[in-house]
Amino acid sequence: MSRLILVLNAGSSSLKFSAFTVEPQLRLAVRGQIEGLYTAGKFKALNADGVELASRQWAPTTVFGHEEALAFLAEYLRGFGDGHELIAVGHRVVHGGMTCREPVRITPDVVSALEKLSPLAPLHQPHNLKPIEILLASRPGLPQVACFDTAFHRGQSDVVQSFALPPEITDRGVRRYGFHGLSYEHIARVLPEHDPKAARGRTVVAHLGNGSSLCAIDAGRSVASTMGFTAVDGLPMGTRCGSLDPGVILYLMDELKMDTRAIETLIYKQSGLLGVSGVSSDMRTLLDSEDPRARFAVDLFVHRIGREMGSLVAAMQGLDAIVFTAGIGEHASWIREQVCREAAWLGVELDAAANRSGGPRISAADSRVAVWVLPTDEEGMIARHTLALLRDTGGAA
Ligand SMILES: Nc1ncnc2c1ncn2[C@@H]1O[C@H](COP(=O)(O)OP(=O)(O)O)[C@@H](O)[C@H]1O
Ligand SMILES: CC(=O)OP(=O)(O)O
Ligand SMILES: [Mg+2]
Repeated sequence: MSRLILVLNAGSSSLKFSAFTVEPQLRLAVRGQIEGLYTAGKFKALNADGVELASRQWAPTTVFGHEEALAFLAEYLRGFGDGHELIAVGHRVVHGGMTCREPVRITPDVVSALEKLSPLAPLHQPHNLKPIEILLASRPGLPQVACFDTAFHRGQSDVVQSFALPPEITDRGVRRYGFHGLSYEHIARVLPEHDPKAARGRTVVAHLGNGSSLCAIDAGRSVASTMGFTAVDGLPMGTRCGSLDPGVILYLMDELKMDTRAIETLIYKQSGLLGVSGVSSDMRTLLDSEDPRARFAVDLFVHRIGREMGSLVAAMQGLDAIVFTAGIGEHASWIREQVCREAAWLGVELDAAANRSGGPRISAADSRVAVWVLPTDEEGMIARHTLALLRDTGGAA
Protein backbone atom coordinates (compact mmCIF):
# COMPACT_ATOMS: atom_id res chain seq x y z
CA MET A 1 0.00 0.00 0.00
CA SER A 2 1.60 3.29 -1.07
CA ARG A 3 1.60 6.36 1.14
CA LEU A 4 -0.06 9.39 -0.32
CA ILE A 5 -0.04 13.15 0.19
CA LEU A 6 -3.08 14.95 -1.16
CA VAL A 7 -2.83 18.63 -2.08
CA LEU A 8 -5.72 21.06 -2.46
CA ASN A 9 -5.43 24.51 -4.03
CA ALA A 10 -8.57 26.63 -4.21
CA GLY A 11 -7.93 29.61 -6.52
CA SER A 12 -10.54 32.23 -7.29
CA SER A 13 -11.77 30.47 -10.44
CA SER A 14 -10.51 26.95 -9.88
CA LEU A 15 -10.09 24.07 -7.48
CA LYS A 16 -6.83 22.29 -8.26
CA PHE A 17 -5.65 19.07 -6.68
CA SER A 18 -2.75 16.65 -6.84
CA ALA A 19 -1.84 13.42 -5.13
CA PHE A 20 1.78 12.37 -4.61
CA THR A 21 3.12 9.05 -3.43
CA VAL A 22 6.00 9.17 -0.93
CA GLU A 23 8.52 6.54 -1.97
CA PRO A 24 10.35 8.11 0.00
CA GLN A 25 10.71 10.99 -2.50
CA LEU A 26 7.58 12.65 -3.83
CA ARG A 27 6.17 11.22 -7.04
CA LEU A 28 3.13 12.70 -8.74
CA ALA A 29 0.30 10.14 -9.05
CA VAL A 30 -2.61 12.23 -10.22
CA ARG A 31 -3.38 15.89 -10.77
CA GLY A 32 -6.37 17.78 -11.98
CA GLN A 33 -8.62 20.75 -11.60
CA ILE A 34 -12.10 22.01 -11.81
CA GLU A 35 -11.67 25.32 -13.62
CA GLY A 36 -14.14 27.94 -14.81
CA LEU A 37 -15.92 28.21 -11.46
CA TYR A 38 -18.80 30.70 -11.64
CA THR A 39 -18.53 30.73 -15.46
CA ALA A 40 -18.31 27.30 -17.14
CA GLY A 41 -17.10 24.52 -14.83
CA LYS A 42 -14.82 21.93 -16.37
CA PHE A 43 -13.14 19.00 -14.63
CA LYS A 44 -10.11 17.10 -15.75
CA ALA A 45 -7.87 14.58 -13.97
CA LEU A 46 -4.57 13.39 -15.44
CA ASN A 47 -2.02 10.80 -14.41
CA ALA A 48 1.68 11.62 -14.04
CA ASP A 49 2.24 11.11 -17.79
CA GLY A 50 -0.51 13.56 -18.69
CA VAL A 51 -2.93 10.82 -19.74
CA GLU A 52 -6.51 11.83 -19.04
CA LEU A 53 -8.17 9.75 -16.32
CA ALA A 54 -11.51 11.53 -16.13
CA SER A 55 -13.26 14.63 -17.38
CA ARG A 56 -16.58 16.37 -17.05
CA GLN A 57 -18.11 19.64 -18.12
CA TRP A 58 -21.02 21.59 -16.65
CA ALA A 59 -23.35 23.87 -18.58
CA PRO A 60 -22.28 27.55 -18.31
CA THR A 61 -23.67 28.95 -15.05
CA THR A 62 -22.63 31.30 -12.29
CA VAL A 63 -23.91 28.98 -9.56
CA PHE A 64 -21.34 26.22 -10.02
CA GLY A 65 -18.75 27.54 -7.57
CA HIS A 66 -16.29 26.34 -4.94
CA GLU A 67 -18.83 24.51 -2.80
CA GLU A 68 -20.15 22.47 -5.70
CA ALA A 69 -16.62 21.82 -6.97
CA LEU A 70 -15.47 20.57 -3.55
CA ALA A 71 -18.44 18.20 -3.25
CA PHE A 72 -17.70 16.82 -6.72
CA LEU A 73 -13.98 16.42 -5.99
CA ALA A 74 -14.60 14.68 -2.65
CA GLU A 75 -16.71 12.12 -4.49
CA TYR A 76 -14.09 11.66 -7.23
CA LEU A 77 -11.26 11.23 -4.70
CA ARG A 78 -13.21 8.65 -2.69
CA GLY A 79 -13.01 6.37 -5.71
CA PHE A 80 -9.28 7.06 -6.07
CA GLY A 81 -8.27 6.18 -2.50
CA ASP A 82 -8.15 2.35 -2.86
CA GLY A 83 -4.72 0.83 -2.40
CA HIS A 84 -3.29 4.02 -0.85
CA GLU A 85 -2.71 5.20 2.68
CA LEU A 86 -3.40 8.93 2.97
CA ILE A 87 -0.66 10.24 5.29
CA ALA A 88 -1.29 14.00 5.04
CA VAL A 89 -3.17 16.72 3.21
CA GLY A 90 -1.42 19.95 2.19
CA HIS A 91 -3.52 23.01 1.57
CA ARG A 92 -2.92 26.34 -0.11
CA VAL A 93 -4.10 29.03 2.28
CA VAL A 94 -4.00 32.42 0.67
CA HIS A 95 -3.61 34.67 3.73
CA GLY A 96 -1.21 33.89 6.57
CA GLY A 97 -1.31 37.36 8.14
CA MET A 98 1.49 38.59 10.37
CA THR A 99 2.07 35.34 12.25
CA CYS A 100 2.14 32.58 9.62
CA ARG A 101 5.50 33.13 7.94
CA GLU A 102 6.00 29.48 6.96
CA PRO A 103 3.92 26.30 6.53
CA VAL A 104 2.17 25.15 9.71
CA ARG A 105 0.57 21.96 10.97
CA ILE A 106 -3.14 22.60 11.29
CA THR A 107 -4.89 22.52 14.65
CA PRO A 108 -8.29 23.90 15.62
CA ASP A 109 -6.49 27.00 17.02
CA VAL A 110 -4.69 27.57 13.71
CA VAL A 111 -8.01 27.36 11.88
CA SER A 112 -9.60 29.90 14.24
CA ALA A 113 -6.72 32.31 13.63
CA LEU A 114 -6.91 31.85 9.86
CA GLU A 115 -10.69 32.34 9.82
CA LYS A 116 -10.14 35.84 11.19
CA LEU A 117 -8.28 36.64 7.96
CA SER A 118 -11.21 35.65 5.72
CA PRO A 119 -12.37 39.27 5.27
CA LEU A 120 -8.92 40.00 3.80
CA ALA A 121 -9.27 37.29 1.15
CA PRO A 122 -12.99 36.68 0.65
CA LEU A 123 -12.59 34.92 -2.71
CA HIS A 124 -10.11 32.42 -1.28
CA GLN A 125 -9.73 32.02 2.47
CA PRO A 126 -13.19 30.52 3.19
CA HIS A 127 -12.69 28.03 0.34
CA ASN A 128 -9.17 27.19 1.53
CA LEU A 129 -10.45 26.56 5.06
CA LYS A 130 -13.60 24.61 4.20
CA PRO A 131 -11.91 21.27 3.34
CA ILE A 132 -9.57 21.75 6.31
CA GLU A 133 -12.53 22.01 8.66
CA ILE A 134 -14.32 19.05 7.09
CA LEU A 135 -11.22 16.86 7.47
CA LEU A 136 -10.51 18.11 11.01
CA ALA A 137 -13.99 16.97 11.99
CA SER A 138 -14.08 13.70 10.04
CA ARG A 139 -10.42 12.62 10.42
CA PRO A 140 -8.95 14.50 13.39
CA GLY A 141 -5.81 12.33 13.44
CA LEU A 142 -4.89 13.03 9.80
CA PRO A 143 -2.00 15.52 9.57
CA GLN A 144 -2.94 18.63 7.62
CA VAL A 145 -0.52 21.40 6.63
CA ALA A 146 -1.35 24.96 5.61
CA CYS A 147 1.02 26.59 3.07
CA PHE A 148 0.61 30.32 2.62
CA ASP A 149 0.60 32.57 -0.43
CA THR A 150 1.96 35.35 1.75
CA ALA A 151 4.96 33.49 3.24
CA PHE A 152 7.40 33.92 0.32
CA HIS A 153 7.14 37.71 0.62
CA ARG A 154 7.86 37.94 4.34
CA GLY A 155 11.55 38.56 3.75
CA GLN A 156 10.81 41.92 2.08
CA SER A 157 12.16 44.98 3.86
CA ASP A 158 9.95 46.97 6.23
CA VAL A 159 9.89 49.88 3.81
CA VAL A 160 8.54 47.65 1.04
CA GLN A 161 5.92 46.08 3.32
CA SER A 162 4.61 49.35 4.73
CA PHE A 163 1.82 51.67 3.71
CA ALA A 164 2.33 55.35 4.51
CA LEU A 165 -0.01 55.12 7.48
CA PRO A 166 0.54 55.94 11.17
CA PRO A 167 2.27 53.18 13.17
CA GLU A 168 -0.79 52.41 15.30
CA ILE A 169 -2.55 51.26 12.10
CA THR A 170 0.50 49.50 10.62
CA ASP A 171 1.06 47.66 13.91
CA ARG A 172 -2.42 46.15 13.65
CA GLY A 173 -1.13 44.28 10.60
CA VAL A 174 -2.33 46.74 7.97
CA ARG A 175 0.62 46.26 5.64
CA ARG A 176 1.53 44.90 2.25
CA TYR A 177 1.61 41.09 2.34
CA GLY A 178 1.77 40.02 -1.31
CA PHE A 179 0.20 36.79 -2.61
CA HIS A 180 0.80 33.99 -5.16
CA GLY A 181 3.90 33.24 -3.08
CA LEU A 182 3.79 29.47 -3.64
CA SER A 183 3.81 30.08 -7.38
CA TYR A 184 6.72 32.53 -7.11
CA GLU A 185 8.62 30.19 -4.82
CA HIS A 186 8.26 27.41 -7.40
CA ILE A 187 9.48 29.67 -10.21
CA ALA A 188 12.45 30.82 -8.10
CA ARG A 189 13.25 27.15 -7.43
CA VAL A 190 13.24 26.05 -11.08
CA LEU A 191 14.67 29.21 -12.70
CA PRO A 192 18.33 28.16 -12.13
CA GLU A 193 17.76 25.11 -14.40
CA HIS A 194 16.62 27.39 -17.23
CA ASP A 195 18.52 30.62 -16.72
CA PRO A 196 21.27 30.56 -14.07
CA LYS A 197 22.22 34.17 -14.78
CA ALA A 198 18.68 35.45 -14.21
CA ALA A 199 18.33 33.24 -11.14
CA ARG A 200 21.31 35.06 -9.61
CA GLY A 201 19.99 38.37 -10.90
CA ARG A 202 16.75 40.32 -11.22
CA THR A 203 13.53 38.80 -12.53
CA VAL A 204 9.95 39.99 -12.75
CA VAL A 205 7.57 37.03 -12.59
CA ALA A 206 4.15 37.71 -14.08
CA HIS A 207 1.63 35.36 -12.48
CA LEU A 208 -1.35 36.06 -14.73
CA GLY A 209 -4.43 33.96 -13.97
CA ASN A 210 -7.89 34.75 -12.73
CA GLY A 211 -5.96 36.41 -9.93
CA SER A 212 -2.93 38.25 -11.31
CA SER A 213 0.15 39.80 -9.76
CA LEU A 214 3.78 40.57 -10.51
CA CYS A 215 6.70 39.84 -8.23
CA ALA A 216 10.21 41.26 -8.31
CA ILE A 217 12.62 38.44 -7.45
CA ASP A 218 16.23 39.39 -6.78
CA ALA A 219 18.62 36.45 -6.43
CA GLY A 220 15.74 34.14 -5.52
CA ARG A 221 14.09 36.44 -2.97
CA SER A 222 10.88 38.42 -3.25
CA VAL A 223 11.73 42.10 -2.97
CA ALA A 224 8.42 43.65 -4.09
CA SER A 225 5.02 42.58 -5.36
CA THR A 226 1.95 44.27 -6.80
CA MET A 227 -0.51 42.81 -4.29
CA GLY A 228 -0.87 44.38 -0.87
CA PHE A 229 -2.94 43.95 2.30
CA THR A 230 -5.40 41.93 0.26
CA ALA A 231 -5.45 40.13 -3.07
CA VAL A 232 -7.61 42.85 -4.62
CA ASP A 233 -4.62 45.21 -4.99
CA GLY A 234 -2.31 45.68 -7.94
CA LEU A 235 -3.26 44.52 -11.44
CA PRO A 236 -6.83 44.32 -12.72
CA MET A 237 -7.94 40.66 -12.57
CA GLY A 238 -10.82 38.46 -13.71
CA THR A 239 -13.33 40.15 -11.43
CA ARG A 240 -11.12 42.29 -9.15
CA CYS A 241 -10.34 45.94 -9.83
CA GLY A 242 -6.70 46.02 -8.71
CA SER A 243 -5.19 49.26 -7.42
CA LEU A 244 -7.74 51.95 -6.80
CA ASP A 245 -7.38 55.50 -5.56
CA PRO A 246 -8.70 55.17 -1.96
CA GLY A 247 -10.67 58.34 -2.66
CA VAL A 248 -12.90 56.25 -4.94
CA ILE A 249 -14.08 54.20 -1.93
CA LEU A 250 -15.04 57.40 -0.07
CA TYR A 251 -16.88 58.63 -3.13
CA LEU A 252 -18.82 55.34 -3.42
CA MET A 253 -19.82 55.60 0.24
CA ASP A 254 -20.74 59.27 0.26
CA GLU A 255 -22.23 59.80 -3.17
CA LEU A 256 -23.59 56.35 -4.10
CA LYS A 257 -24.43 55.40 -0.48
CA MET A 258 -22.76 52.01 -0.92
CA ASP A 259 -22.05 50.07 2.28
CA THR A 260 -19.05 47.84 3.01
CA ARG A 261 -20.58 44.66 1.59
CA ALA A 262 -21.73 46.39 -1.60
CA ILE A 263 -18.25 47.82 -2.13
CA GLU A 264 -16.72 44.42 -1.40
CA THR A 265 -18.93 42.83 -4.06
CA LEU A 266 -18.05 45.59 -6.52
CA ILE A 267 -14.28 45.46 -6.12
CA TYR A 268 -13.93 41.66 -5.76
CA LYS A 269 -16.65 40.25 -8.00
CA GLN A 270 -17.93 42.85 -10.45
CA SER A 271 -14.80 44.68 -11.59
CA GLY A 272 -11.64 43.78 -13.48
CA LEU A 273 -11.98 42.09 -16.88
CA LEU A 274 -15.62 41.22 -16.21
CA GLY A 275 -16.66 44.63 -14.96
CA VAL A 276 -14.85 46.63 -17.63
CA SER A 277 -15.91 44.41 -20.55
CA GLY A 278 -19.38 43.44 -19.40
CA VAL A 279 -18.59 40.27 -21.36
CA SER A 280 -16.61 37.81 -19.22
CA SER A 281 -13.94 37.37 -16.58
CA ASP A 282 -12.38 34.62 -18.69
CA MET A 283 -9.47 35.75 -20.86
CA ARG A 284 -10.23 33.09 -23.50
CA THR A 285 -13.71 34.53 -24.01
CA LEU A 286 -12.39 38.08 -24.21
CA LEU A 287 -9.70 37.20 -26.74
CA ASP A 288 -12.33 35.48 -28.91
CA SER A 289 -14.81 38.35 -28.63
CA GLU A 290 -15.46 40.99 -31.29
CA ASP A 291 -17.00 43.29 -28.68
CA PRO A 292 -14.92 46.52 -28.39
CA ARG A 293 -15.50 46.50 -24.63
CA ALA A 294 -13.70 43.13 -24.44
CA ARG A 295 -10.75 44.66 -26.29
CA PHE A 296 -10.79 47.68 -24.00
CA ALA A 297 -10.67 45.45 -20.90
CA VAL A 298 -7.71 43.53 -22.34
CA ASP A 299 -5.92 46.78 -23.25
CA LEU A 300 -6.40 48.06 -19.71
CA PHE A 301 -5.04 44.77 -18.31
CA VAL A 302 -1.93 45.00 -20.52
CA HIS A 303 -1.41 48.70 -19.80
CA ARG A 304 -1.51 48.12 -16.04
CA ILE A 305 0.96 45.25 -16.34
CA GLY A 306 3.32 47.55 -18.26
CA ARG A 307 3.04 50.28 -15.61
CA GLU A 308 3.56 47.89 -12.68
CA MET A 309 6.43 46.17 -14.46
CA GLY A 310 8.29 49.49 -14.56
CA SER A 311 7.69 49.95 -10.86
CA LEU A 312 9.08 46.51 -9.97
CA VAL A 313 12.11 47.00 -12.20
CA ALA A 314 12.75 50.28 -10.37
CA ALA A 315 12.54 48.39 -7.06
CA MET A 316 15.36 46.10 -8.30
CA GLN A 317 17.27 48.82 -10.20
CA GLY A 318 17.36 46.65 -13.29
CA LEU A 319 16.02 43.60 -15.07
CA ASP A 320 17.58 40.39 -16.37
CA ALA A 321 14.49 38.28 -17.09
CA ILE A 322 10.72 38.16 -17.22
CA VAL A 323 8.86 34.91 -16.52
CA PHE A 324 5.22 34.41 -17.52
CA THR A 325 3.20 31.85 -15.59
CA ALA A 326 -0.37 30.76 -14.56
CA GLY A 327 -3.47 30.36 -16.74
CA ILE A 328 -3.09 33.49 -18.89
CA GLY A 329 0.69 33.76 -18.62
CA GLU A 330 1.23 30.16 -19.75
CA HIS A 331 -1.41 30.03 -22.49
CA ALA A 332 -2.21 33.45 -23.93
CA SER A 333 0.61 34.18 -26.40
CA TRP A 334 -1.12 37.36 -27.61
CA ILE A 335 -1.13 38.81 -24.09
CA ARG A 336 2.54 37.92 -23.68
CA GLU A 337 3.31 39.65 -26.97
CA GLN A 338 1.49 42.82 -25.87
CA VAL A 339 3.20 42.83 -22.48
CA CYS A 340 6.60 42.39 -24.09
CA ARG A 341 5.83 45.28 -26.46
CA GLU A 342 5.07 47.46 -23.40
CA ALA A 343 8.39 46.31 -21.92
CA ALA A 344 10.50 46.93 -25.07
CA TRP A 345 12.06 50.01 -23.42
CA LEU A 346 13.56 47.70 -20.78
CA GLY A 347 15.49 45.78 -23.43
CA VAL A 348 12.89 43.09 -24.15
CA GLU A 349 12.84 41.65 -27.67
CA LEU A 350 10.44 38.85 -28.39
CA ASP A 351 10.95 35.82 -30.64
CA ALA A 352 7.45 35.78 -32.15
CA ALA A 353 7.60 32.16 -33.31
CA ALA A 354 8.91 30.90 -29.97
CA ASN A 355 6.17 32.89 -28.25
CA ARG A 356 3.47 31.34 -30.40
CA SER A 357 4.78 27.84 -29.71
CA GLY A 358 4.90 28.47 -25.97
CA GLY A 359 8.64 28.66 -25.28
CA PRO A 360 9.99 27.98 -22.74
CA ARG A 361 12.37 30.76 -23.89
CA ILE A 362 10.46 33.31 -25.95
CA SER A 363 12.96 36.18 -26.21
CA ALA A 364 15.12 36.77 -29.28
CA ALA A 365 18.69 35.48 -29.07
CA ASP A 366 20.12 39.00 -28.67
CA SER A 367 17.41 40.32 -26.33
CA ARG A 368 19.08 42.04 -23.36
CA VAL A 369 16.30 40.70 -21.13
CA ALA A 370 15.51 36.97 -21.33
CA VAL A 371 11.80 36.11 -21.42
CA TRP A 372 10.46 32.73 -20.32
CA VAL A 373 7.16 30.87 -20.12
CA LEU A 374 7.35 28.46 -17.19
CA PRO A 375 4.41 26.47 -15.82
CA THR A 376 3.62 27.18 -12.23
CA ASP A 377 3.32 24.32 -9.74
CA GLU A 378 1.72 25.51 -6.53
CA GLU A 379 0.63 21.95 -5.76
CA GLY A 380 4.17 20.59 -6.09
CA MET A 381 5.43 23.32 -3.77
CA ILE A 382 2.72 22.50 -1.21
CA ALA A 383 3.57 18.79 -1.36
CA ARG A 384 7.26 19.56 -0.68
CA HIS A 385 6.42 21.80 2.26
CA THR A 386 3.96 19.26 3.64
CA LEU A 387 6.44 16.38 3.48
CA ALA A 388 9.23 18.52 4.95
CA LEU A 389 7.05 19.56 7.86
CA LEU A 390 5.92 15.96 8.48
CA ARG A 391 9.54 14.85 8.54
CA ASP A 392 10.59 17.70 10.82
CA THR A 393 7.91 16.72 13.29
CA GLY A 394 8.54 12.98 13.00
CA GLY A 395 5.30 12.31 11.13
CA ALA A 396 6.74 10.53 8.02
CA ALA A 397 9.89 8.64 7.13
N1 LIG B 1 -5.58 28.99 -23.57
C1 LIG B 1 -5.82 30.10 -22.85
N2 LIG B 1 -5.80 31.32 -23.44
C2 LIG B 1 -6.07 32.42 -22.72
N3 LIG B 1 -6.36 32.43 -21.41
C3 LIG B 1 -6.40 31.23 -20.80
C4 LIG B 1 -6.12 30.01 -21.46
N4 LIG B 1 -6.23 29.00 -20.57
C5 LIG B 1 -6.57 29.56 -19.39
N5 LIG B 1 -6.66 30.90 -19.53
C6 LIG B 1 -7.08 31.88 -18.53
O1 LIG B 1 -6.46 31.68 -17.29
C7 LIG B 1 -7.34 32.15 -16.25
C8 LIG B 1 -7.36 31.14 -15.13
O2 LIG B 1 -6.05 31.02 -14.64
P1 LIG B 1 -5.68 30.15 -13.38
O3 LIG B 1 -4.28 30.51 -13.02
O4 LIG B 1 -5.94 28.72 -13.63
O5 LIG B 1 -6.75 30.69 -12.35
P2 LIG B 1 -6.90 30.75 -10.79
O6 LIG B 1 -6.59 32.18 -10.48
O7 LIG B 1 -8.30 30.35 -10.51
O8 LIG B 1 -5.87 29.84 -10.17
C9 LIG B 1 -8.70 32.41 -16.90
O9 LIG B 1 -8.89 33.79 -17.13
C10 LIG B 1 -8.56 31.71 -18.23
O10 LIG B 1 -9.31 32.32 -19.21
C1 LIG C 1 -4.22 35.22 -4.60
C2 LIG C 1 -4.99 34.94 -5.85
O1 LIG C 1 -5.50 35.84 -6.47
O2 LIG C 1 -5.04 33.65 -6.23
P1 LIG C 1 -5.72 33.06 -7.56
O3 LIG C 1 -5.02 33.67 -8.71
O4 LIG C 1 -5.47 31.57 -7.49
O5 LIG C 1 -7.16 33.41 -7.53
MG1 LIG D 1 -4.35 30.38 -8.97
